[in-house]
Amino acid sequence: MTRLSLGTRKSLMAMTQSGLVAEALTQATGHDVDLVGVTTEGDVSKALLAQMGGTGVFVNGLREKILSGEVDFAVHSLKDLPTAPAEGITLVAIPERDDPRDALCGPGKLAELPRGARVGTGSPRRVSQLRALRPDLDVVPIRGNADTRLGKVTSGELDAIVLANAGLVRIGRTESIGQVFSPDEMLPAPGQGALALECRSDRTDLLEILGVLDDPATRAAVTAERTVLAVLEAGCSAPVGAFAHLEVVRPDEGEVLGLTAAVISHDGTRQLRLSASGHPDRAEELGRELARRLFEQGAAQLMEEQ
Ligand SMILES: NCc1[nH]cc(CCC(=O)O)c1CC(=O)O
Repeated sequence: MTRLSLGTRKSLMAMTQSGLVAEALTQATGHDVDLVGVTTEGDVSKALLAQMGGTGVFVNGLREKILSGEVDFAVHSLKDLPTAPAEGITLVAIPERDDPRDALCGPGKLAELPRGARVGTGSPRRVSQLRALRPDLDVVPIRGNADTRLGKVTSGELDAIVLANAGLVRIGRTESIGQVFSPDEMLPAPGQGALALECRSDRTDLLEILGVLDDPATRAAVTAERTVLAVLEAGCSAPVGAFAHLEVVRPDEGEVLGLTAAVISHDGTRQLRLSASGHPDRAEELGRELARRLFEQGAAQLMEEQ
């Protein structure tokens, strides 16, 4: 059996996600996996992180270690992975997705928060949808890892915050959840809840081994979601949500891939929300088609208004 090295950031969320994938891989293939802690520029320099507008620095740091051969592969939150492919790197597996929904962390449900309550989130997608649901709220921008953010609720600085349910489950912080939003209430980010394994494109041995963790249904869903994002040329800083899953629309037809995407104005007063469905093998076309319809109906103007 080969020993594989898995490069990971050292944050609780990253270590947990990498550990889960390592276990699943050993279970499925018998290969042992060593976690190798990597410090990326994003971990060292807050200034750089702000300047680069988010998580790209973490992803790039791990990709450098893969390309140099220092580690065999890396695990990312798919949501944080830019839609543009990286030279020499293959997205070798997308395991079965965990819960894609957003969660409100606080004393209760959103509807129970007092008028003008302070709710923290750094994501424009969540800001816009929170404002659509509760225009009276004071939405406060926040940064930092999940525990730092949750600390602001515990301390009373904020009444509630919004985080991805999957992340909260992974790090064992479900006791702080007051409500999990349905995709109708808050459309998730493209790829939310899914993990992504990357390795060097020329390592055919790894493509075969790591490929066993790929879940075709999840890959189809997130491909549709991420194609919407790519065609809209939006990044993690755009008020864009997209969610796809396999569903039975008509009992005589078997499963189809249903996709919903939305662009929401910053103040939450206007939104474009469209759905489509198609064959899972045509996930990319489905995403393209929905993005085209969103553009037709004024998505570009909605995204520009900040
Ligand atoms: N941008 C940070 C990030 N990247 C992935 C997750 C959560 C886990 C996931 O979506 O798989 C989070 C935190 C959050 O949005 O609450």
